[in-house]
Amino acid sequence: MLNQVQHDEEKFLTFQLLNHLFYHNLPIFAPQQFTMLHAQNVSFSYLKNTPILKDISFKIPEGTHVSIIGESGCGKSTLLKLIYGLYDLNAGEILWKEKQVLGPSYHLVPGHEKMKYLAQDFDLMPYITVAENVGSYLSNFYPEEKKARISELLEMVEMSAFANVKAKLLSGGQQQRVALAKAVAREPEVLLLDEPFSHIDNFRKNKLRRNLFAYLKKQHITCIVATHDSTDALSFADMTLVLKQGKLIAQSAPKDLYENPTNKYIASLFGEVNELPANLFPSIKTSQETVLIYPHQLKVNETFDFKVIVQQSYFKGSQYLVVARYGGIEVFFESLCVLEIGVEVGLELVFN
Ligand SMILES: Nc1ncnc2c1ncn2[C@@H]1O[C@H](COP(=O)(O)OP(=O)(O)OP(=O)(O)O)[C@@H](O)[C@H]1O
Repeated sequence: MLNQVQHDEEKFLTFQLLNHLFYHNLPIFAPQQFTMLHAQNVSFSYLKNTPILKDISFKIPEGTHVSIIGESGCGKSTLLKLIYGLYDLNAGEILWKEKQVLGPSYHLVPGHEKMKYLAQDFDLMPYITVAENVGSYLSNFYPEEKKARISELLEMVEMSAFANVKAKLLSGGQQQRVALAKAVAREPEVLLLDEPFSHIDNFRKNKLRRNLFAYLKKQHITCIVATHDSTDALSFADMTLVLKQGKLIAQSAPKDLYENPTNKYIASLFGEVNELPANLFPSIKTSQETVLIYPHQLKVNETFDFKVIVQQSYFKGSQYLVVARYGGIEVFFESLCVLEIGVEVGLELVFN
């Protein structure tokens, strides 16, 4: 019993030590299961004098799911390609399991052998079937196992019914689902996905995301997703990296980023957001001149002095998103019912 207690205490202390090292950016000399992807002062440009990524550093523990978010053109896809080793860095280094990821100058076939990168074009072979595509990286040595693996993967992406259909006959969304199955077929250590659900309808997207990320967690596969979709970033990531004009401006758990965005750019990546004069909300204690408020944090309440003029109501299913004006400022808030254009309403700040 005493031994068990000592063992548990040691485990707890090791865990605390690793957490401390990780969050204070200190080097970790740790056993295999704590190794990580480490980008250190990475800079890159496609063309001379046009830097695309600037001095990027982060650490990702093995098995973690990470989303990379940021406006179009900020360098998300480029970062995925660099992690995979498709280009040579201009400065800095990327390490996976303490070994440097090397670019095309060092490899005849670029791309890290333990990683899989799924680009926005799906890389399927059009004239062979869905099952053949998914199995194309699997060994033919054990045909029964190969067959079982293909059907497991097709089930995960809900494409079993299309197993014998040629890839060229599939819709964009169907091709994307097959490409995802193919990407995980050989269980890479790191899966790099560029907008992986962009062609898939909402009806299937949610189930597919749940299936895929649960599978990756179970297999302890590290996954990094470049995305515009706030659900990918909020619901399925352990950690989010925010890029702006090639710089890493935030890295944090998605809940922290959402609840405490340090600027409007970050908050806007999760949907509409208001930046309003702080003096409108005496209940908020801040030294800043403006505060960031999400639409769901403003509710109609006629007894409140913060009055706006309704411009438009957009039906969103469970509520309306209302766009209104406060002087020259556009204000977004939520309402359970449609509001008449031109009407003046009072708004209350609610903390939830
Ligand atoms: N092969 C290339 N040669 C030159 N410039 C490139 C190349 N690929 C991308 N770029 C430029 O690098 C910048 C970053 O592109 P990247 O595709 O990484 O952005 P992104 O954040 O993934 O964008 P999006 O969200 O629109 O996919 C852009 O300005 C783009 O024009």
